[in-house]
Amino acid sequence: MELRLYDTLTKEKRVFTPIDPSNVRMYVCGPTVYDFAHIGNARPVIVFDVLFRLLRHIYGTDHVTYVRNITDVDDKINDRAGRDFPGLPLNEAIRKVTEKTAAQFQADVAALGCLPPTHQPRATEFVAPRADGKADMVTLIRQLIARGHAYEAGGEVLFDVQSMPDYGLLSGRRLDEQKAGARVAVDAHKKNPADFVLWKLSSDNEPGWDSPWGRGRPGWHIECSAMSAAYLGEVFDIHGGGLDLIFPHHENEIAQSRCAHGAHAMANYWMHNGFLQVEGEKMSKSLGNFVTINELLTTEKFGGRKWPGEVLRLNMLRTHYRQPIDWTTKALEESETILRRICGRIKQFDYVRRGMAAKERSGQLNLSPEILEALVDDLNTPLMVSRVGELKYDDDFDQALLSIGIDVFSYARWLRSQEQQAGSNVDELVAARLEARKRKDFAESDRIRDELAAMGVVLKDGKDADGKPVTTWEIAR
Ligand SMILES: Nc1ncnc2c1ncn2[C@@H]1O[C@H](COP(=O)(O)OP(=O)(O)OP(=O)(O)O)[C@@H](O)[C@H]1O
Ligand SMILES: [Zn+2]
Repeated sequence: MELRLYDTLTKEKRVFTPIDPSNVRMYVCGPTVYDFAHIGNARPVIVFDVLFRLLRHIYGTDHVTYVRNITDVDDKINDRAGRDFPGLPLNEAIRKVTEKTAAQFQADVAALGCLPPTHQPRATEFVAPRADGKADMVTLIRQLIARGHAYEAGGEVLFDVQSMPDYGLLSGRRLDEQKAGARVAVDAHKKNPADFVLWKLSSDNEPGWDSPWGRGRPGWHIECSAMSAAYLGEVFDIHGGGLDLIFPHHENEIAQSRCAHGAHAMANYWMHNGFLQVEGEKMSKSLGNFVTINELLTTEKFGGRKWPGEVLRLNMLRTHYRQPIDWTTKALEESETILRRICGRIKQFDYVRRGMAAKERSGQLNLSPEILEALVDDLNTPLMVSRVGELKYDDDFDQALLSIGIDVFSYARWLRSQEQQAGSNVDELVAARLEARKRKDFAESDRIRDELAAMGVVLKDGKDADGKPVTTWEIAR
């Protein structure tokens, strides 16, 4: 079965052919660590985790290299450090902010079922030339100047967009059109208003590194060009991120990497996820319409209750990654109902098989063709999830959900802990009611049914294959 991916650069779904099937290489832009991540920020992390899992399934677990960076140098970080730790020297304050935020990010995305990427480089470690010879920002900028693609002016090093004839291909914003629009403020020292910063000088109270152009710090775009080259080489397979990164961030990454390396491409497939929205608007820090991953998991801020990671993840994947998602309580409740239904089936597993399934889960997944077929079609997770409901065997849906990073057993444990917290064990009550019915003690069986109904549990009586009475249950919504 062929994997097909939508490529923003060529604007078509194309068959994925890796440069080297024994080492498939993917880079995704990671967080700027100055604040808690909101659930919108989680979307690219989850989407590309699904792709990482699929690539590992197709090419083998050890044949995929996934790099997601951490941006720990940024003026937003400096501002936050000054505000949160006014008594500390700036560098120390910055370290506190970035370490705390990065650790929180890792914990949040792990709770959403995301695997750690193969490498998670921090930008600050790739500014100056490295002892191990891996790519770094200062060397890249020197190469750009040497090849005539960058110049020094006004205390900055700038990329010269006119030196690259096909600048603007990814976003479709060609230079001639931009000039006609002329909306970009013209800085007097720039040759062209679209020229962007590779390096800028730092004042004494700003973080800085020594460089041929004085003590300064890198622009945002050059970070990703350096870190991707450091781990994936000059040309690699897939580059991903949110839609908002197409311009200027990815456009400028392409310009820097191609021009510094003299290469025809930076990555062969460019993938972008759509926005997570609230009432039709992008969830973002600047608009203030956000809820953090941590708040969803641990507080009752959204919809008056906590949400387990599996429900958040399933909800994200019930919409195709390129479409917008409206983040609502109603959609979360629907996602939870789907998971509960599946767990209702798990409750009928015999425990020996469950143990076996757990063992198989550590190895290569055994995916049914209809599940794989949906996933390889540009990650059609909504279709895939609808097909999970039609699978026959418990192991099949366990494996299917695991392929998109949802562990039903972990969710079942969460459900159970919720039930226990509520001081009840629904299963035991259901079994006691069945016993009462067998004894024809209908007063008792009705009493138990009412007790369960008061807890929001709806019972469904039926017969199993041998004609014996069985009762399944779900939480009413
Ligand atoms: N609402 C959203 N929906 C989907 N992806 C998003 C959303 N907001 C941010 N992202 C993605 O999250 C990643 C991190 O982005 P970035 O660090 O720029 O976020 P941010 O600065 O918190 O954004 P904002 O200020 O808009 O909230 C990027 O890949 C970006 O595309
Ligand atoms: Zn980037």
